Amino acid sequence: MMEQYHEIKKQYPDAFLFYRVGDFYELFEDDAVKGAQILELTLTHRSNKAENPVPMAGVPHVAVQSYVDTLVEKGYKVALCEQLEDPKKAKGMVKRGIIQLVTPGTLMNDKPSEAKESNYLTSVVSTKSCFGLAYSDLSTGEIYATHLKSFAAVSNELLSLRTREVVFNGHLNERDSDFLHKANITVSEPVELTGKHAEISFAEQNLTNSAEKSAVKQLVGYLLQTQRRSLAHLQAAQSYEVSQYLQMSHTVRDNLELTASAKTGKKMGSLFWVLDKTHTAMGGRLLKQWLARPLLSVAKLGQRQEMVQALLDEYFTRENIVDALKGVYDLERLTGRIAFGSVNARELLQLAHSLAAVPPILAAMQKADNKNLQNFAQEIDPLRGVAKLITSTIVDQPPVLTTEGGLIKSGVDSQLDRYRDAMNNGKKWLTEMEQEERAKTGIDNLKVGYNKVFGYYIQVTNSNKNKVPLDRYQRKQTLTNAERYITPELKEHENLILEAQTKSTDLEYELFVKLRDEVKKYIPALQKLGGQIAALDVFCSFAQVAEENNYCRPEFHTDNQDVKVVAGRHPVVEQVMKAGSYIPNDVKLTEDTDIFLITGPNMSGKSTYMRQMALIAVMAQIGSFVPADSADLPIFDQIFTRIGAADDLISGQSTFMVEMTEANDALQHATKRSLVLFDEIGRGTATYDGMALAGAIVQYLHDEVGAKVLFATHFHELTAMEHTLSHLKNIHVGATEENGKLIFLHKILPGPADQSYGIHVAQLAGLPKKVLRKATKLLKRLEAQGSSLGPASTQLDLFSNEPEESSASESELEAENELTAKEKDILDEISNLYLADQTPLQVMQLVENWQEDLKDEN
Ligand SMILES: Nc1ncnc2c1ncn2[C@@H]1O[C@H](COP(=O)(O)OP(=O)(O)OP(=O)(O)O)[C@@H](O)[C@H]1O
Repeated sequence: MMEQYHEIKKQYPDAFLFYRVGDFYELFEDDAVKGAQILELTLTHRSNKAENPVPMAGVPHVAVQSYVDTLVEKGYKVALCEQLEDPKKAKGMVKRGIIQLVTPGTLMNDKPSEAKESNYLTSVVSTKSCFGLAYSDLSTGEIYATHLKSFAAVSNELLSLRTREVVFNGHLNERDSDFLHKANITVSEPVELTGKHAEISFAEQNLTNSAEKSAVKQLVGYLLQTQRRSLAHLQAAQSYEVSQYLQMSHTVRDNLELTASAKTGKKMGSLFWVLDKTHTAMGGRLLKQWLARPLLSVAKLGQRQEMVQALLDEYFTRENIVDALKGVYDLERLTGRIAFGSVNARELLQLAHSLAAVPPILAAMQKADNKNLQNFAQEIDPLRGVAKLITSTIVDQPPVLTTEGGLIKSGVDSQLDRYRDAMNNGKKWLTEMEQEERAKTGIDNLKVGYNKVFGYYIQVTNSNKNKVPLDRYQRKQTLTNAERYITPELKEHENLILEAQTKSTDLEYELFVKLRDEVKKYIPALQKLGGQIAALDVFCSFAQVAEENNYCRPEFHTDNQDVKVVAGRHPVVEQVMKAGSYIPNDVKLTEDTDIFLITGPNMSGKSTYMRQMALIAVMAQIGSFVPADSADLPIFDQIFTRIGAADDLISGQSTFMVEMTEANDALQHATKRSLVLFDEIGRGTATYDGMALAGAIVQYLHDEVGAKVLFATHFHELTAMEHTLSHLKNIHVGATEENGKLIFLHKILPGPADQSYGIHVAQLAGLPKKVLRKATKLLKRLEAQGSSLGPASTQLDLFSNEPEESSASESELEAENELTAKEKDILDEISNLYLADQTPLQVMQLVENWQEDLKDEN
């Protein structure tokens, strides 16, 4: 057996080999040692007595899926090796072979929590002139292909797709392979395929670019080789170019928290969280895809908006559609399972039920007084025939197993009905025989029973044993309190019944497979329907979100890049705040204003304002309505951000390096049609370097790029640039001080901020009073010097020679926090007072004295 094991293992050196032995899958040797540790299995040894016992660990075959999932989710591959013949019938060694290689990119998780996630396998080929890239979600069969100029662009696409595995044909240099490793992307070698494969020619049929073709060929080849099963659901690859969509790097997507919160990595707190009111997993996945690729085409956006508008206007239509959508299962993934041949009768019924939900959806759309809805309905084929075929064949509550009968309705097949009759007649004969025998023998509790070992038997309790007619009955088994017998007649009928039973389950399975194959013919139609339902689901979701949150339909113009948002809100922040407490703000970036230089205290809402603009742009360009009273927008081609201080752990760069890399990306690639958000650029380094860089970057964006820029800064000195840069405007977020306390207005106002209130914010955060006092003093001295732009040596002096004394009048903060000598004395007295020595009256007297003293103080 170990010889056979090694022979197979040799072909899959980089995978855990799950080797089927009886009811277990066994891991051997290194796989066992490593697997036992990861999966928390008991490590045992084979041939323990030998000099070198073989390490071994096993999992029961019924529970194998969860072990495979765990390994693959951790980035490993698993080769499932099955017994290919019945061990009882095998001569010599049982034949075994790999039936499937499960890899991170081909894992199909059925967990409900992952229903709205796509798992992409990506294939990259490096050609002389470019990189071809193709990716597919195996569970749905969709394939996309593109070509890219640089490996940086490839990396960005891999990260944006959140791909877990890439099949790569070229040689990776150390940096790139390090990058993939850190990004937790498994790199797999392409497989060599011989001969022609229909799946490949079908998948590449619409492509013209040769790099894309090669990438698709490599992708499908890898799928065929690893899956070793029918992939009839693979679709023709769709070619795309990243420049057809609003481009954002993966860091921009992460920064803007489009699909996951930056803090938690979870959906909650992301834009997807706000927008996703979809009722089907397909709808959820499609919405994510739209968020990943916002559109540039005003015409296409117009079509999406029309649908959202229609569903917003027609409340009852929408309600009816939504009600029906709730009964629709994951058509796309069901279709995948039909292709694999792994679909069971229950799932076919799910398909039929989903299809049954379509006619009510169409009826609702057709009834609505709206052309867009009616036209959309007209394009949908509800595939009534498929639903009928399934429901007329499969019983209402079929078992999960497809091999043990009980699946097919009666009346479907006359042969099956005959077998069933035979079984029923046989059973009827048995009851009659029981009655007859009771009468004949006078044994009232005589019973006919069945077990797998002896088949049908007659059971008589010990007390009646003497009445048994031993001339006809043959004893078969003795129990403690009864005897079991058979008769030739009984055996004859048993044969008839059992034969009918086996034949009927075999026939049922045959009929089931026939049905499955028949449904398989509709895979393309089912996929199309799935896509239409998914889109409708997203439109309903957009309409609902727009209605609940008072969004407006944005308008687009292409003749200029002016931005006019009236009373805009941040879609996520406003959700987590009390209703009505979010302060709306306008964004007006017209022809003579490209850059807003935003100042204002920390915590006042600068970042929120900037993100709000970017999110409104993204929402608009996926076809959603936006959180504003009105929005007149250009089409943005790219969004760049430099927000927050998150280190880019994947590329292992320092905070400041990341800051500069992101800034550089914008400076190099932004166009007049781009949106750039820079939050506190330059703060990651020494003040002067930072300020100088920030100033130069603003100027470059102004003079050379001409993009629409929101630039938030704490360097007040930069506000002077308004005098020299004609397309730059200062704005600030308002704040006021009341009784020494800072009040945030969250309102965007023209002009620069007059004060920065940094120390006030620190006070809000509860920093030690000593720190706050010191900071206040330092600030006063800096301000007294006129400008913080003095030579660095002065500043050093300032810090080193700072005197320790403090006076009550130095600042408001200090006045608030400093105790007078008298107050200190009183406190001392209180702490030293030994209460046991005092009568209550004496204590009252003391308190009265203190009160008098304090009054004198004030
Ligand atoms: N328009 C608004 N209406 C109501 N609350 C707001 C508004 N904008 C921001 N806030 C609140 O203020 C908080 C701080 O906002 P934000 O992070 O944008 O401040 P900031 O000025 O960028 O601060 P820092 O300079 O420290 O980064 C937000 O989390 C939110 O709770």
